[in-house]
Amino acid sequence: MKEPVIDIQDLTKTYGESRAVDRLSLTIHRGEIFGLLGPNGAGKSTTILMLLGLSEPDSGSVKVLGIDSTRQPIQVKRRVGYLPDDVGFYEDRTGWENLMLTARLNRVPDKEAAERAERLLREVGLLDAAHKKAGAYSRGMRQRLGLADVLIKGPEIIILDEPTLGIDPKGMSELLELIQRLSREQGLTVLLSSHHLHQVQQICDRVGLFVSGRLLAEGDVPTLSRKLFADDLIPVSAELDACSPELLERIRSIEGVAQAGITDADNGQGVTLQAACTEDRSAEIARTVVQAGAQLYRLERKQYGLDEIYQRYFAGGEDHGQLRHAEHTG
Ligand SMILES: Nc1ncnc2c1ncn2[C@@H]1O[C@H](COP(=O)(O)OP(=O)(O)OP(=O)(O)O)[C@@H](O)[C@H]1O
Repeated sequence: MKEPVIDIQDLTKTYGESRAVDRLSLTIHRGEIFGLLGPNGAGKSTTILMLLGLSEPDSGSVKVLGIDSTRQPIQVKRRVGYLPDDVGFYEDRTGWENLMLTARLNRVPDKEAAERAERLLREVGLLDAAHKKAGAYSRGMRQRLGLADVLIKGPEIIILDEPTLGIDPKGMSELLELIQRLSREQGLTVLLSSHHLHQVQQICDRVGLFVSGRLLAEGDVPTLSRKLFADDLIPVSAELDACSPELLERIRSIEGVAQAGITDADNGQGVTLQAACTEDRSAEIARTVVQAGAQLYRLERKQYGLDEIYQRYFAGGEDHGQLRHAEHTG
């Protein structure tokens, strides 16, 4: 059964005239990897600070593991690990020493702390650099040490603010794979904030899209794209050997096909049929082509992904009216 471990209801936070977080409601379940996605200034960090009890909401409630973060922040802090975007270490101490210090601060007995530190350094791939000073670590190594540092107190939830910032693509995917593996193996709940949709998409079970303090939509990527592009026509393209005017007319008369046209195929062999449908009519189009005796080489229905979601809602291409519509109907 799904167990809610983060429960946010109608949360609002205002700084002066501007609403950093606007009536946010969100539930995250145990073991889930949830991505908070949004451009700079969307309200992701403010939400995280309220989750940790480090910032007080104007209204609404935020509970972590059933504990009210605003009223009992220390209890929340004991069970939640937080990795800020730029984690601070004692630069003149080694990775190992930094981990042991954090363990001590969290009252982990020394013997157990040493076992955990060794296991975690191995897991994050830093065992060989364990006795090197943190000041000499690269950005990627610091992030991996940060992850070990967050995990050493044995949290049930980890919150990572832009964990991949400043890391090269290879380091980035390694870190994300590591987060995913640790979550799966240990049943950890992970809340990850980022504006890098692609990376987050790799590992998140669900994502929430933040724009201007509001959660515009949430769900897994296919569900989101269905919701967000519900009003769009679905493009279907097909390659065939030839398309007579009669066949084109028959395709146009299929219910749900709004437009259809043909062009010469890019490879110079046959033609490309482009159709725009109000609902998925790809099977019907394929049947019509085959029944007319034409050769069907390929047929593809376009699936909208995070790229399109980004272009439309984050890159400021269009206004968000349609999204609001999707929210209400979806
Ligand atoms: N301490 C503060 N005082 C005044 N305004 C603030 C403060 N913290 C955040 N804000 C404002 O609240 C809004 C949300 O900021 P927030 O840092 O939560 O966004 P974010 O999504 O985390 O952005 P980023 O990806 O850049 O970290 C912004 O308009 C920001 O300027």
